[in-house]
Amino acid sequence: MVDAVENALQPHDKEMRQHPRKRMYRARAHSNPLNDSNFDVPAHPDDYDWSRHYPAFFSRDAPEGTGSQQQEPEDPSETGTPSAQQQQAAVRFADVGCGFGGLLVKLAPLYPDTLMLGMELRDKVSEYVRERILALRDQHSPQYSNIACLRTNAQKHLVNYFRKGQLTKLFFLFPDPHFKAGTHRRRIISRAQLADYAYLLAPGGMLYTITDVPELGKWMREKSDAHPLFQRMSDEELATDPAACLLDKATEEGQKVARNSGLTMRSVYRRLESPVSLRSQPRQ
Ligand SMILES: C[S@@+](CC[C@H](N)C(=O)[O-])C[C@H]1O[C@@H](n2cnc3c(N)ncnc32)[C@H](O)[C@@H]1O
Repeated sequence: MVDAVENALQPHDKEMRQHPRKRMYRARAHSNPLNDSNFDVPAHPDDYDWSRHYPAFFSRDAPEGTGSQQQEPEDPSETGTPSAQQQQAAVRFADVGCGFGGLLVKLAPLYPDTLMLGMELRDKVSEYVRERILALRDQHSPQYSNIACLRTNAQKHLVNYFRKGQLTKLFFLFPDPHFKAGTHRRRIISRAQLADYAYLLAPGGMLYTITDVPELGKWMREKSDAHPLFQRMSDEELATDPAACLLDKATEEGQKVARNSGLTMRSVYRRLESPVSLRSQPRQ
């Protein structure tokens, strides 16, 4: 009798979480990133509890290979610095405007020990991604424990979530084009935003952009080329970068463009150690 009950509780008999259906998560095509929506954001990155997004990475008895941390967490309020746990299990990749999460799902098995976060403005879409990830974790455990999705306005709140130099990859895949001149302020790549991205990326970190809108591609390249802390990478350099090779087809938007044989423009930048102008100046 006990055996029968125990058997009934075995994971193989547990009902698997099903993949969500997109049509159940219909969302408005666009949201205005400059709206004053009230997002509950941490005042400081160290105030945020990441364990609810990546439980496998923060649990002491998690299996090997999930990047779980074994150290006793320190209290940052006592030390004034991030704990060893926070340092090591920090998010390193951020996919800004992740849409339905295709990039995260492709990257997860390629970098199994790296925490990655999708940031999405639309509530239904971010809910879909969260359900998608939970279903993948259920069906392919312990894979996909390194990806998560957060609903937030990344244009306003990135610095609430990440510390200086914390990120090693920042993705902007098929961002909303905001065609009219009056709405260019809403574009996610701009001079002001690039200053934030340079702050959050570690030296040597990478910023990835791709679009099928020629005007936006030109705009993103102009703004990024002009930034003294970013250097555009050549196609030869990118040929060996697995993430760069995923940009055009990993996401739902990219697949749509590919189905329609649309052209894309990819621009990828390395975050430099020091600004270009300073590097070229002779030492005093
Ligand atoms: C055209 S879709 C591309 C989605 C995805 N990157 C892809 O390639 O399939 C742009 C996405 O960015 C999201 N987005 C726009 N502004 C945002 C912001 N400020 N913060 C977070 N997400 C944003 C939109 O809701 C939308 O899902």
